[in-house]
Amino acid sequence: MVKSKKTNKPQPVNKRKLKRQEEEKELQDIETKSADPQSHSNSKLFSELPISRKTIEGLKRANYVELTDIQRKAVPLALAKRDVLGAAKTGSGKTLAFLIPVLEVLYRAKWNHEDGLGALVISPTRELAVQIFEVLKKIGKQHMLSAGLIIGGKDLAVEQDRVAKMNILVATPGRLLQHMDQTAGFDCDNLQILVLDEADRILDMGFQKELNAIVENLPKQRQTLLFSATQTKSIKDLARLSLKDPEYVAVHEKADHSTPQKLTQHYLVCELPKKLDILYSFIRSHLQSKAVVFISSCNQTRFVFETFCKLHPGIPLLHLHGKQKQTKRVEIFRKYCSMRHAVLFATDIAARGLDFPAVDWVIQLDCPEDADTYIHRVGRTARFDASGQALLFLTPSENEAMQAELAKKKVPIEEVKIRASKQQSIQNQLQSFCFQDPEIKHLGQKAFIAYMRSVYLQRNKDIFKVHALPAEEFAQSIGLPGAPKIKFVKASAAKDAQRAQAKEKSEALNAEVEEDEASGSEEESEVEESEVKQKSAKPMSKIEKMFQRKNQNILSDHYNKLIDFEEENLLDSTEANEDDEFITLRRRDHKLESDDEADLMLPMSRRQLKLTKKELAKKQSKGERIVFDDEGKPHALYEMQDEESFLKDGDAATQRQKYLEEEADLMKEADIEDKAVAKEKRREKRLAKKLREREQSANEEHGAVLAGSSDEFDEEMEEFDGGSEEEDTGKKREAKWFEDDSSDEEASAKRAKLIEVEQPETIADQEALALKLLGAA
Ligand SMILES: Nc1ncnc2c1ncn2[C@@H]1O[C@H](COP(=O)(O)OP(=O)(O)OP(=O)(O)O)[C@@H](O)[C@H]1O
Repeated sequence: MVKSKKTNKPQPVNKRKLKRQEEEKELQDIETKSADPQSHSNSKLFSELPISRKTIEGLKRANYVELTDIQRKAVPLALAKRDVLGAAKTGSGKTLAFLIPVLEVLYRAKWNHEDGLGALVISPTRELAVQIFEVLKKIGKQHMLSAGLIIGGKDLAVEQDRVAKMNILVATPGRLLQHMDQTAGFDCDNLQILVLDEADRILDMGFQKELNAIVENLPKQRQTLLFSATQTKSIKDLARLSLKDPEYVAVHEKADHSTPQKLTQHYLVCELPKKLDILYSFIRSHLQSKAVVFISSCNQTRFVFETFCKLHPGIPLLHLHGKQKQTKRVEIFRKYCSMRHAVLFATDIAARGLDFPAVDWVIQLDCPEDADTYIHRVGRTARFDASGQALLFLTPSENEAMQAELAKKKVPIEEVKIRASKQQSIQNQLQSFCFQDPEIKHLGQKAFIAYMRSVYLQRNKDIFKVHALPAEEFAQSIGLPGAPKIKFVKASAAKDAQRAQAKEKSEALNAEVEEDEASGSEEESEVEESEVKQKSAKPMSKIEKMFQRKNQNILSDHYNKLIDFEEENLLDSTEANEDDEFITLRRRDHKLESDDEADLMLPMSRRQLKLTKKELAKKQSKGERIVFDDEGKPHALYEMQDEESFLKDGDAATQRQKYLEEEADLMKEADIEDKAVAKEKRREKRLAKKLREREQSANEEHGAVLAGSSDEFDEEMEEFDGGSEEEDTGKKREAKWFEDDSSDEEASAKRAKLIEVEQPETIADQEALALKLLGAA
């Protein structure tokens, strides 16, 4: 029999217990170490910080090993539970500077799902919130914490189910407030840490009401972190947020420049009507780049995007603005991130915080409202370790004052000039788009108004002088037959002290474009003026103005267009309001007067208003014949005749039949006339179209040669005529735009040749022309 031997194996250890003990030890260790921020202020690596292994592991997996300056200074203070005001240049790594403390504060408090909401990160825009959330997911993977993103644009009810169970929330202010108001069980009483990213933007006027309401719902005993590239130290703001003796961390405060070191910045002074030509020429000569173009309003952004797409510049184009639906915005954001070469036309919705990888160029087609906005916009390039270039367009009237603003903020920027010979004019093409497509023309009109309005509404009148703008030339440059008339409406003289105080801010420009539908011509437009009475200091949104009108049916057609558009997007027209769901909130609160409701019952779609003649005839009541007596009183026909004379013309049935036949004959005659007129109109249209096509094909052929020449220039990298000729000689070869004059002459000779070519009539002519062109190129 074999005796069973006693094995010398070690006793099974309670692994869980051991792990718990280890964690406990680690916790105590980091708790004591983090109480002394000074001892970690020189840490170079994340692994040297008093933070959990889980966070270090998350950072390592996301390839974050060394701390950036702002992280080195801010993280130890935040880990010591101090309130922090952090300011550092764009792209310097502020996101991690607040996300690491968020994870650590909850980890050290042994937070779990039953404890509810422990940390709240507020971002001014949805895109930025999405981005912060993605970073949080990456570095927080090892932790047992739940995190949610609430940014609106999705079904509130779906979010409501989950939001109450989250430990960390990344949110935009409007949607957060909506949950605070409407979600049962959403409780912030336990909140440990509040973060405001792009704090200055959240704290500014546009978000004030929402933020006050949010802060009222939060416990006073909490840690607060505020981060931005352009920080506020306003005592009022800090008091509002109940910051306790905050630490001000500004790593680049003493730096010579407020923008990243590897960012090269230029500005060019150009007349407003030349802007689009220069922008298009720029894009054509940078087909191997990734660029963001900032434009001041949604309507302009849409117009530039739509028309440039039609011009096929040879590089993918995208556009991002506040009137797009949420899903679309996120889709575009992701798409642009993944592209190597593309141009993104965007409003200031994309100016802050967004971390688009590898952007080469930031172009500011419209002047930013101030130097801070400039800094945020250019910060989309030259992020972290990368280099980048920025180009600011200034009109002559903006030039001096804007430069002074930038100098005050330590922005190193130099002037460049673009050789006129390198510019490609797109005015003819834009005119032809507007002529052929009423939608484009309408968009052009809205873009024109949006631009003038945005300039008018700017606070800094030293920079923005609307009366100095060449309105007529600008309208023509974007393809419009003439400048829509715009009326500037000042708030009526102050009726009370409050109004008087707000007066300066409350000037609003209201301009309405009315298509002259009545004339039947789609080519000509007429612009109506309308006055809006201001009720508040803030400029009113289109929807608010519309709701306040009593006589909506006067301009019903125009307003119907607005309703169609606004309802689709539920968003406001002003850029300040484009970002978020506050607008939906405002609509929710909006009380309609009963007569306004009645007005809104008017047919809403243009199609409904455009009934055909036949349909109108059907809808109208059938005519009734009446006879007037000696006193001028109306009577039915039969009342005026005795039976005998009535029956002379036959019995009632025969007479009715005869009457109907006579009316039918009259209708037929009218119909023949109508058809003849319509036929004539069609013929005229066909003729006009033919002429247009001929003109266009001539233009296209011309354009093809120009495009070819600009392609040849694409091999070079330098674009600007930055200094004197002598300075330039040692540099790389000048860019395509700035080829020497001999090449200009060659190009213009090619163009001249092309213009001499006769219009092709037959296929043989076309072949001959193609051969000529090939020879010319
Ligand atoms: N420690 C680090 N090591 C390597 N890369 C980092 C580090 N910290 C941040 N980054 C990277 O630097 C880029 C910019 O970071 P982040 O978006 O946090 O900048 P920011 O200061 O918030 O910019 P903005 O002011 O524009 O919002 C990101 O791509 C990020 O991944």
